[in-house]
Amino acid sequence: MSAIAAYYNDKSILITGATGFVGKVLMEKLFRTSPDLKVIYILVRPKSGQTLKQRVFSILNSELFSKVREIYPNVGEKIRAIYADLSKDDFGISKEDMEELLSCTNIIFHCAATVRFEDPLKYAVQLNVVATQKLLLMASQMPKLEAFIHLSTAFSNCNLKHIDEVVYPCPGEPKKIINAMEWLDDAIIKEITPKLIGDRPNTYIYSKALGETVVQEEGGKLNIAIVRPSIISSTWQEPFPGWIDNVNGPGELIIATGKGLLQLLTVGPMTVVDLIPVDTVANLILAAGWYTAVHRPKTMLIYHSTSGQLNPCYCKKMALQVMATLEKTPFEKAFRRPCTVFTTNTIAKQFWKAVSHRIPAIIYDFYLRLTGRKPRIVKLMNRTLNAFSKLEYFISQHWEWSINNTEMLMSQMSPEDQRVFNFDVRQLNWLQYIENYVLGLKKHLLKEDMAGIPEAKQHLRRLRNINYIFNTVIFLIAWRLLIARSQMARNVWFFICSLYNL
Ligand SMILES: CCCCCCCCCCCCCCCCCCCCCC(=O)SCCNC(=O)CCNC(=O)[C@H](O)C(C)(C)COP(=O)(O)OP(=O)(O)OC[C@H]1O[C@@H](n2cnc3c(N)ncnc32)[C@H](O)[C@@H]1OP(=O)(O)O
Ligand SMILES: NC(=O)C1=CN([C@@H]2O[C@H](COP(=O)(O)OP(=O)(O)OC[C@H]3O[C@@H](n4cnc5c(N)ncnc54)[C@H](OP(=O)(O)O)[C@@H]3O)[C@@H](O)[C@H]2O)C=CC1
Repeated sequence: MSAIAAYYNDKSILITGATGFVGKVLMEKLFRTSPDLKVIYILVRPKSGQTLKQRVFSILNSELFSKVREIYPNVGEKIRAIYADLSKDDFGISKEDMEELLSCTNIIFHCAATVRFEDPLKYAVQLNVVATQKLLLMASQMPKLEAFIHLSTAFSNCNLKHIDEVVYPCPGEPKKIINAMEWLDDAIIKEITPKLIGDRPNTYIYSKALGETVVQEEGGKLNIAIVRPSIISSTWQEPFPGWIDNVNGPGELIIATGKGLLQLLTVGPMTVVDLIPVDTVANLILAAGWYTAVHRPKTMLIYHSTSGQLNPCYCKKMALQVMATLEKTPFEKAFRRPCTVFTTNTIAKQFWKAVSHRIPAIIYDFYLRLTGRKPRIVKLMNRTLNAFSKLEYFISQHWEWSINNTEMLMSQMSPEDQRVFNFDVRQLNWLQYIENYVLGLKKHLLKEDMAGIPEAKQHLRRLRNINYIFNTVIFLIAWRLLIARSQMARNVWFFICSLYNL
């Protein structure tokens, strides 16, 4: 049997962020590989009108958990959902629940965070720094705790080009920043945010960097490791290829492309996009948890969960595969036919944004207004272009992450563990993966039925014909205006007519 799977059997595991993208995949894998684990405590808040129970129920009944339900129909009995809001003091956890957590927990996986790039700094610090600090304090009171795994991001030091497996000094001491966030006025915080975050691109990245410093400084005698994933994308293999349920990162761009909203990619052909499948991240987290608890390294280890060093995914190749998949299995009700212009030129970029994005959106909304419907495309287009401009930072540059600890961890695992908890991205076929990713977005996120593909293709054919007619009309109008105004254009026109005896 796998030593890692055996390690988690009989353990009480605390997961924060278990309702999130990574947390769900982590929990699913734990149940599948270590069905004899004692309990998984999850810290959950009620959300979107759902109680804790309803939230857990909908996760366990989702497609992601279909394999778990087969092998383990009573899986719900092993989950203990505890009310907690990490933005509150003491997380709002009841006294009894806190006592149980403190006395029973063996391992903590801290995945919860706010991942929105531009949350107000105060909120980002509250969630990604202060909550981490409080969780560390809780952990220090857990007599049975064997390991604490903190999830950060490979981009926490994206102000550097080569990133080692160390915690780098961050602008601003966490304690001072936390303090300042408590008493400064929101308007003043907003004003000083760009100065505070310095050369980091947004409040998310900055707060994750501060979070790492807190883990290092306040982890005390705890057995801690940090896992830093890069751009987390759909599942590669487990529980099945292509599972994804959120639009973060590339998902948003792929959907916008498939729906015909985005027709621009501002990358060079050899730009590497550092994708890492979510099941690979979960496997590395579980392996790191096992290693930290069993081998107790003397210093806190940082593991980079990245792909670029071992098996780079080139952006252009990825984009072409996205387009090829969209050709075979188009998304429904597209605004325009998917198509992509590659450019790294700033002027060309602005031109394409205006000509092939904003103007068609305005025209379409005008048409919606004329036909008595509510205009919506301009708003959607603005949102898409805004999201694109925020994500662009991460595809227009190149980073290198050292992976010594990750490779060391792999070498410490038995062949069976390497198979069950596979995080070796060298085995990944990007073209196949991207195809499954696009299909996964269509199926699991957009909830589009494969039976609707002929209709979607028909819709795209109609759009192509409309496009031809539109371009022809524009050309004829432009030519007519030119002939009316320019003698030279008139001469060319007469010359062409004489050639064909018109
Ligand atoms: C040739 C083919 C081409 C193929 C093309 C594909 C090729 C791909 C090439 C390679 C690609 C690589 C990509 C790199 C990605 C890098 C990721 C870096 C990872 C860094 C590592 C990390 O560790 S990162 C953790 C992940 N973290 C995120 O990745 C959050 C991002 N994201 C946000 O941070 C916020 O999203 C952001 C954007 C600020 C906006 O923020 P924002 O506040 O301006 O906008 P909101 O999102 O709030 O939405 C405002 C309003 O839009 C409404 N709305 C929302 N979605 C809507 C929808 N789909 N349709 C209609 N409406 C929608 C919403 O309901 C609101 O409506 P209302 O205003 O009425 O309420
Ligand atoms: N996705 C990515 O590309 C990357 C992510 N990471 C890191 O991985 C980790 C997980 O990210 P991911 O799963 O994608 O993020 P998600 O946004 O999908 O999940 C975030 C989780 O945190 C929980 N959470 C947020 N605020 C609170 C709160 N106030 N109280 C209780 N719980 C809260 C959410 O709960 P709720 O469901 O109630 O909102 C959710 O379970 C994060 O630490 C992130 O920084 C690192 C690199 C890349």
